Amino acid sequence: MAAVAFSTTTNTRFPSLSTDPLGPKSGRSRSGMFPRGCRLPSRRRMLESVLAHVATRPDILVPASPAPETCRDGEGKLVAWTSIRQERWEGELVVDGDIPLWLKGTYLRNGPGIWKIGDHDFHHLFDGYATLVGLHFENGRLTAAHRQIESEAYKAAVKNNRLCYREFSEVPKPENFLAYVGELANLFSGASLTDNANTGVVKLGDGRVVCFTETIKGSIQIDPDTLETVGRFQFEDDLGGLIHSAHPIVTDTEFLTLLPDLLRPGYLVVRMEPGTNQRKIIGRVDCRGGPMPGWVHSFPVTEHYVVVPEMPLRYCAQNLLKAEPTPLYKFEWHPSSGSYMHILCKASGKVVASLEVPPHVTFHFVNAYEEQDEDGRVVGVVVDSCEHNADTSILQKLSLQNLRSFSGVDCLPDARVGRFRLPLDGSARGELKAALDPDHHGRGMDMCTINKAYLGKKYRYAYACGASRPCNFPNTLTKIDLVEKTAKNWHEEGAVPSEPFFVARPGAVVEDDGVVISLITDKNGEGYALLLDGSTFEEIARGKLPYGLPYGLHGCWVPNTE
Ligand SMILES: CC(=O)/C=C/C=C(C)/C=C/C1=C(C)CCCC1(C)C
Ligand SMILES: CC(/C=C/C=O)=C\C=C\C=O
Ligand SMILES: [Fe+2]
Repeated sequence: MAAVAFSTTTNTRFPSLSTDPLGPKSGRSRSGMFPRGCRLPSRRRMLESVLAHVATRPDILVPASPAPETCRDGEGKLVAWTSIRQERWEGELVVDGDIPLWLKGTYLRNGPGIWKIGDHDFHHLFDGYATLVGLHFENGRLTAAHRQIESEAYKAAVKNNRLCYREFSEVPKPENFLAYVGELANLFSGASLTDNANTGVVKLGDGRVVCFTETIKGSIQIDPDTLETVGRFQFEDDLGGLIHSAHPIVTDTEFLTLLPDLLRPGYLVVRMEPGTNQRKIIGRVDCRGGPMPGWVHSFPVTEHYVVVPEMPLRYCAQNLLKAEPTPLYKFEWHPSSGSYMHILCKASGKVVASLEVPPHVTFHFVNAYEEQDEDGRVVGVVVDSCEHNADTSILQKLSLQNLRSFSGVDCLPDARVGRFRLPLDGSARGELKAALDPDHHGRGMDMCTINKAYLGKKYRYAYACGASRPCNFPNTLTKIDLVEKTAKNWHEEGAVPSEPFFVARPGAVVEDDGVVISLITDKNGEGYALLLDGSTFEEIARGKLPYGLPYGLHGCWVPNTE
């Protein structure tokens, strides 16, 4: 692979995060990291002088201390689980291979990137302050950038050098009993909840780009060209609530999400039109089991239905109040409460079926579709998920201590493509089986994407992270063929790849005609952007980053409009 050419000019410190973090003397143009239609320099000039802009905050951007047993065999190998070294960077990457000329646009990826504040190391992967990464493809060239999202939680942490809001597993330490009582009151009002939008990023139908997490206040609009934080995305309706699914379903025509109702256990299914900030209720699903709704990190849709999953892994009032992380964080496992799939008609808002299904643990649904009989009547719904064999231990396996302490002994719990078959003939139960032999993907399965044109429709291919054992985290990029029930795996020893994101070739008529983008940290802690062919799953190009980036979660594609 070609050696990277990059240069970094370090602005060692910048005074304030409020406007331009580089400060007035940075000389940096505010025209954007990926100016639309910009003329990039010749390839030769690019090699000679690669653009690079950096900013560091040495007070917080120091590597989190790795677990002791992990320091021995190689510096840098834990970069995926180590706080990002500087607050922002941008530059052109030297590419080895050929980027297709049709690939024009920006891949954005969001995820936790800083897991340390003051001298406090965060506990869980999901706690980290959001870092946005952008890869801009144009004329066969690749420009990259990353930048912190300026949530109130992040800014307060920087300002006060301590945790100020409740994160996924972290709770600010109250100074005294009075402060503790105040903190609890703030929990109920939502004031103490984080707005650290570190889970995903989506392009709404109207072009606005918004980062999300599971708290509603953690919906933050960003500028896809500069990665700059525009401000909080305010829902302008009276639905209230504090939490929603981290993964809204977003198309050019709608935005759908679920609002769990913790007081009267159930879920509101809501829809927002492009160009508005107003969610409207489509319908409501009442829970069938347990004291609280099941966790809905994501949910699936078909052409006519929203499927509302009710997992036995449920929100837990007591755990929400606790200051110390519990084994299942804010959740509790209630196997006897049952697991259900509720099917709600998008047009009428009515629940047309509510089926009991086997217990399952799922963060991410892959896709869903309707099945018809020979007369075209819908007779059932198929739902595919990344399913962790109903084993909640995956949640603890994503603690930073675990991620940083891999000693060569396999410890990633098994997962599969869990296929639910939900008959619409009045049956009380649905089934759940592996869609293919999980050994084909090393019994690891998460972080899935599909060709978006097949959302809610019968489809054949899914891209995800699988496992090459032994490992403690999914470490392969895997293309699943759900018809042939086979998988193709990309793996590089010691590498940690992030979600393989599929981008279809404009005008493609074949489902897997496109490329797959992933950001990788390799065994030496270096990083690169990888492009695989969506069909053959062979590498077609890679662009080396100046340094490995922390692991990231979900991404989206913003096509060039010019
Ligand atoms: C990163 C990711 O995938 C999930 C993040 C989830 C978060 C930040 C959840 C936060 C929560 C609270 C801070 C309190 C209320 C419950 C819950 C939504 C779990
Ligand atoms: C990274 C992950 C699970 C990996 C397990 O195999 C889950 C991420 C969830 C949030 O987006
Ligand atoms: Fe997710």
